[in-house]
Amino acid sequence: MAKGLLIVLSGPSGVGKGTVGNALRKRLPELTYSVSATTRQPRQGEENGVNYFFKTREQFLDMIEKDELLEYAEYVGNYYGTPRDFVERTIEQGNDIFLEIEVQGALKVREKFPEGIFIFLLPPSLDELKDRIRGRGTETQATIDHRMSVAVDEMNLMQHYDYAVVNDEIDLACKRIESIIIAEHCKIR
Ligand SMILES: Nc1ncnc2c1ncn2[C@@H]1O[C@H](COP(=O)(O)OP(=O)(O)OP(=O)(O)O)[C@@H](O)[C@H]1O
Ligand SMILES: Nc1nc2c(ncn2[C@@H]2O[C@H](COP(=O)(O)O)[C@@H](O)[C@H]2O)c(=O)[nH]1
Repeated sequence: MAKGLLIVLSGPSGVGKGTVGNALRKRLPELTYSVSATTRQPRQGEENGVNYFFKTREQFLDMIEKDELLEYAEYVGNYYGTPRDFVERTIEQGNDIFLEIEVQGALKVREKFPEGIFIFLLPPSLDELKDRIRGRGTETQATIDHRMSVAVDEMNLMQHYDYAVVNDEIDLACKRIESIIIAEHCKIR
């Protein structure tokens, strides 16, 4: 049986990965979506096991120790990581899996799965990026500043990706990603 595709959507905080990812879920229900573990506090409305597996720092370090994570990164004061077993099982079963993760983690996945499809989501401009993080209303000014300073470094890592998709309009960004996935399925490997 052919293996499934590993599709990674990455890019700076606030660019719209979650928004585009959610819109893709409606358009591409056949994709399997990875749920990450994190030590950050849940935001209003977020559910354990749906948005994230919320962990204490000790629980997260235990997952690292037991090699349960495909990758992990410390991002703006918290740990984030992708549970390994679920990703590997999904691919082995011939199903595509979709990861929405930050840039350092994506590059670590690339080392382990060079055959994966790595998509960098870009904002129309840095000003628009800042407006989006601020507009979401979930971060303090200090965190916004921290995330923006990380964003500038992250944009310089775009060259390590296979595709760059501008998230100017959600619908257009989804169509671009959908086209990439269709093309990758047609690729002669
Ligand atoms: N194409 C778009 N046009 C305008 N606003 C957008 C667009 N895409 C996303 N947004 C808005 O930008 C904000 C940030 O989006 P989102 O939370 O999806 O970003 P993210 O990349 O997942 O962020 P983080 O990495 O911090 O989790 C949200 O308020 C969202 O509604
Ligand atoms: N390296 C990883 N990064 C991840 C993972 N899950 C989410 N993320 C990214 O973290 C930042 C911050 O997320 P937020 O929910 O606190 O705004 C964002 O870029 C996510 O994409 C993961 O498993 N590994």
